[in-house]
Amino acid sequence: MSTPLRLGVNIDHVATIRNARGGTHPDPVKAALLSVKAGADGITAHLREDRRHIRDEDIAMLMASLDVPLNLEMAATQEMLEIALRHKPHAACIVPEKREERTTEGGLDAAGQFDALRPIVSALGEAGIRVSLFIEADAAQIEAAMKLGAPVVEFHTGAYAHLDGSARAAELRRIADAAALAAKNGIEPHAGHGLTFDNVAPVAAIPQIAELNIGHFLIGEAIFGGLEASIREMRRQMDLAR
Ligand SMILES: CC(=O)[C@@H](O)[C@H](O)COP(=O)(O)O
Ligand SMILES: NCC(=O)COP(=O)(O)O
Repeated sequence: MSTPLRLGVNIDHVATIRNARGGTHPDPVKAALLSVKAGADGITAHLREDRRHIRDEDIAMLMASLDVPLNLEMAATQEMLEIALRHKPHAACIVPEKREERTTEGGLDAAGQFDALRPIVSALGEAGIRVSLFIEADAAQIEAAMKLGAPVVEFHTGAYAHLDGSARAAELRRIADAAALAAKNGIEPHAGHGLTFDNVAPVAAIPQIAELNIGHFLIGEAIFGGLEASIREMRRQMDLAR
């Protein structure tokens, strides 16, 4: 049986466009509110260490304005931990960050960075923030998430999105197996990165996956059809796949 599937809309790239010229337009908070109106169940925002898109004041405004859960994506650093503890978003998703990368290139090495992650995951959890780990669909990473006590993992779908043919099918199987393993062990599986109208359905069809976080494509597509229409169409495709 499938669990209900939520859509978290990532509004980072509204801020990317805003920051291209400085100033305040387009406003990511306005985009977040419109996303909710169009059917988003939650909003995701990644406060990168280099502040290339979302800025500190955006997080404060999102916290003040939203009546749906905010999922704050953050690197596992002391600075980001302090910001998360100050704002207390509904959820914090710990992601790997490399300053020079164009986008998030892979999952967090929760197994390799276990000792560094432990105090951060504990502090977030003790503050009532739902911790998620953005990981590859890999049994060793799920085991590390279990040992860390993370209630949620988000599987990185970037490789799936960029592959095709049998390689894509194999990556999809890996994600499906990992979702089943996580759920069997009491961890709620989410997925995201690089999802589009063309590739979302097979991921949405994985019965244990409870949430998809989608951003870049939705914001890009909004140029052609508007943000509400792009979100409604994504929701429709997700619902059809379930
Ligand atoms: C972790 C993740 O997948 C998103 O936060 C994504 O990384 C946002 O876009 P950029 O990678 O372009 O910052
Ligand atoms: N965690 C994935 C996410 O929030 C959105 O990734 P993308 O759709 O912008 O690639």
